[in-house]
Amino acid sequence: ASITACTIPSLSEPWPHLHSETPSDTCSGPAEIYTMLPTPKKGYGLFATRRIARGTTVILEAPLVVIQPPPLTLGQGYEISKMLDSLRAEFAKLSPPNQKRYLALHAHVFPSEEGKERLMPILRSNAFNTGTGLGLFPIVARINHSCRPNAAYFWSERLGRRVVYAGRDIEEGEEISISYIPLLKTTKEREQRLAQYGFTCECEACEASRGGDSRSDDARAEMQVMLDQLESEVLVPPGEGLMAEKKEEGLIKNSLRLVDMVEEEVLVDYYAQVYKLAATTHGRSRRWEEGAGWALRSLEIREMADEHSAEAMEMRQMAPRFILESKKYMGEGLC
Ligand SMILES: C[S@@+](CC[C@H](N)C(=O)[O-])C[C@H]1O[C@@H](n2cnc3c(N)ncnc32)[C@H](O)[C@@H]1O
Repeated sequence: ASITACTIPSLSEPWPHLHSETPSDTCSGPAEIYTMLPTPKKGYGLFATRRIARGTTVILEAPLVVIQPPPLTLGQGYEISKMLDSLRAEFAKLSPPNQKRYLALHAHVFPSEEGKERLMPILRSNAFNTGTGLGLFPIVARINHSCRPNAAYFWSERLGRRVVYAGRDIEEGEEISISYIPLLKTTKEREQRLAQYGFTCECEACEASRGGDSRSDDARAEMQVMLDQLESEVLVPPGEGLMAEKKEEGLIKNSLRLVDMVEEEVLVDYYAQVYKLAATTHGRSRRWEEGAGWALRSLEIREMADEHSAEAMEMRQMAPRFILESKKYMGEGLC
């Protein structure tokens, strides 16, 4: 059945977070490209009401609440009591309808928190970073997790908004998913990270691994090693001579392999980063044209998130610089 186009209803109306209950006001808003629907196992989720092409901005949302976490205590994380004080203060500043919106969100409650105030469990279950702070975005908060998500997100400091965009084409009726955690981890490691949200992911990557197929896990572990290595190697200026040239060839080969692996796993969150690495490794070997191609691919992704972001600007400078170099280089060859 096709999905009725509707928006998340007037968000001043809190939706009960009862997984079996359908919100009363499901389709009162203007036509939107997503709608919120109950799912059998994940609570509510957002679903595409029409085909969403790769690169489309799905949500652009300002935070309802932002708190600045206290400094991290090494090995202990944040001091919760300090966060709770600032959270209470920010919550008190909200209008009553916005307080209702906050309280209507899902909370994964730890046993020690049963029957207690829900402010912190709600924040912990739904917050995303906002540069230096932690923010609660009531619409983005309805997107469920997948270890192979179809959407990616980005905090735009310039816009003061979280941007969710389609990392690949999303079909009508398909659930929109993002990742809550770093994805270059094995299923076991991801399970540990997701435990704080109180669920076990059943996406196809997790299920394949639980079924004994270790290809995705092996690839993700390898990608993390390659990514770390490449990121540190490109910080060192290239050397001179045959040995150095060979080393640079190795970097190019590895960056291209990393691109292939990331694309094969469809890890949309990593595309811009690995395309930039491929641009950088080619640039180091003066393979300007190919480098410019990779820079443009990275730019395309960065522009999906925010065309004016620092990351987009960086690629917008790198691509023409490489093209200019390639022209100079060709000119030199002709003389
Ligand atoms: C940020 S909320 C997402 C929206 C939420 N489903 C709701 O109804 O509001 C995070 C919570 O959604 C549920 N969730 C998210 N992704 C899930 C998944 N892949 N499988 C099962 N539950 C999931 C978990 O209860 C988690 O604590």
